Amino acid sequence: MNDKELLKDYVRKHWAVYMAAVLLIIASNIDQALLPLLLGRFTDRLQQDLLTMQDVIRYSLLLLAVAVSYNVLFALGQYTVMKLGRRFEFFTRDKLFGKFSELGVQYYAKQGNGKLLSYVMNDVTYVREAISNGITQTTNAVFLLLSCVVMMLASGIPPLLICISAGPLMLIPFLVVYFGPRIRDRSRRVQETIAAMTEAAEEQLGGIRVSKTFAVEDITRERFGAKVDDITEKQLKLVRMSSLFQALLPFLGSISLVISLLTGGMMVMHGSVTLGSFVALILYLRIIAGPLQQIGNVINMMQRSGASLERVNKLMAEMPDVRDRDQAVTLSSVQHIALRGLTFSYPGSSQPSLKDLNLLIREGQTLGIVGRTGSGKSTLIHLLLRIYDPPEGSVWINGSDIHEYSLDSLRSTIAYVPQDGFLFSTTIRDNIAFSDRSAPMRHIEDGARQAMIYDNIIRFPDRFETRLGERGVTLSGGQRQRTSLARGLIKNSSLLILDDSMSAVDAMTEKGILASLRKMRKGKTTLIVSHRISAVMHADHIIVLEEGRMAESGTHAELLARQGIYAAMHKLQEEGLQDAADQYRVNRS
Ligand SMILES: Nc1ncnc2c1ncn2[C@@H]1O[C@H](COP(=O)(O)OP(=O)(O)OP(=O)(O)O)[C@@H](O)[C@H]1O
Repeated sequence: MNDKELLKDYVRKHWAVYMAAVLLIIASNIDQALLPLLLGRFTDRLQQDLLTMQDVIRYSLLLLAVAVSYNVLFALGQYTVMKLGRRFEFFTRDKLFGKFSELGVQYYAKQGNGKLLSYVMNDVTYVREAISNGITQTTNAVFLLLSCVVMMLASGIPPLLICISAGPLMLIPFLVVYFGPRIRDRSRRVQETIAAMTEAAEEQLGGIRVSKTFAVEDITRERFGAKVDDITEKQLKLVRMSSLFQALLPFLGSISLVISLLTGGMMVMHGSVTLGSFVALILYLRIIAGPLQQIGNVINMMQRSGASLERVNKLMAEMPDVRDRDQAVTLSSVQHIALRGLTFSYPGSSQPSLKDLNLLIREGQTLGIVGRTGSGKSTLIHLLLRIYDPPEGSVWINGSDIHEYSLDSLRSTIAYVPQDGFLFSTTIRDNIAFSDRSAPMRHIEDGARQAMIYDNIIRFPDRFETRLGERGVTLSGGQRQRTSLARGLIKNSSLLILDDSMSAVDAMTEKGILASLRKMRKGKTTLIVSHRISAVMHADHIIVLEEGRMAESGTHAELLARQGIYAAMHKLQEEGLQDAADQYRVNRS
């Protein structure tokens, strides 16, 4: 997508309405330019003693008609343009959100949420302003200037006098060429710092609890203050430049008024110009002062919105790192999965996070994946979901390379429960029925029971209709995790992946959840990633990852018998449990 495509697309779609709006504004300008002409003629009749009472009434009515029609035409034109601007705003925000959901995690890892919000809030607003006010003011300024020049000639003002008087105005294009790019450049820098500030604000607010518990509010305030200072400095540079530009334009208008007063006054004294023409000239130059001021506004606005449009178009041109192939097919259920020599490094990382994994996960199997922190467990899951793309030919589902399937079908077929189950600021019911808002209440309750959160939910006054605060602050960590687990369970998918999804749940509750999982997942494939041996010991097969390699694999009994990493982890955790049980007994006695 090239630089101006987003706007072009929109204008192309609505060109007829734009034309109508522009014509209305042009008509209003022509109307306004009639005023000095009428007043000039009125002055001439007055000077020549030809004015009758009838003339006074006629001129008054004419002026009233001009004023009313001007306002009606201009208001209609302005309303139409403003409406188009607002629609552009919605259209662009919609497109941006579409783009956000298309882009991969890699993009989000580089861009903070605040920066992305700044596109949606600030940049789009600036472009909309340029479309609404920019079109009105440009049309207004250009056509009012043209109409005034034509009317000046029509009202009998000598062309030489017009040329001399309007001479200073000829400098305007030079000013535009000089100031335009500079204002645009400074506007872009302001936009970038605003985006950085929004990002910082988002981060500070997100981490407010951590800041408070560490009592480092002063440091965070200072850091944020530095961003604000940066904006202020850049904003001031922009204001200095655009104010100078905006002041120079009316200054040229005033010079031209002075010149017309001097030359026009002398010509009236010599009788080469009538008093009416002179009055009309002065009025025209006064009317022109308005559009001159507007031209300054418009150029400032256009440069600022140009910088924003560039940023928005650049974002729209971003290609997602993970995308569908042209001939992608739909995956409707997962039967078996095969890893063949899977080696994977994160983009920009020199060390592979997974090394030469070979594995067959049969349909209906429960696979436990354990390993120390950083051993590659989540990476493997991310590749199965294609959050990152695995190398060609390394991950196979139902005998086809994973890249053959459409992303949408792959992800909607798999039920995935991450460790940090994000909850939205809506009801518990909506959070559980996230993938299917029309799921019957019975299913939602079943999911909650299996995740062992049902008893907690029904104790809330609004039960499943309880609204959660932002990110579910009204729930404890374990309750949040179990709500997110219920969300995964009600999908009843052919492949369920639990990525350390019971880490915040106590041992007794975990036991209950695992028992209900064994019952409900019979015949269906389940992957359980965990640090805890207790979560995987009943699995049909267990693999142990160590620095990205499959260090061990087998059943719980086989792995214990091997006396390797798994057995060591088991011993450590058992000892921990034993210690805790002993402590408990001592405390009670
Ligand atoms: N987005 C990323 N970019 C670069 N390296 C990454 C990224 N995510 C993870 N890694 C690295 O890949 C390796 C495996 O990480 P992974 O998150 O898969 O481990 P894990 O076994 O799930 O750990 P944990 O149990 O702590 O969640 C680690 O060395 C980690 O630093």
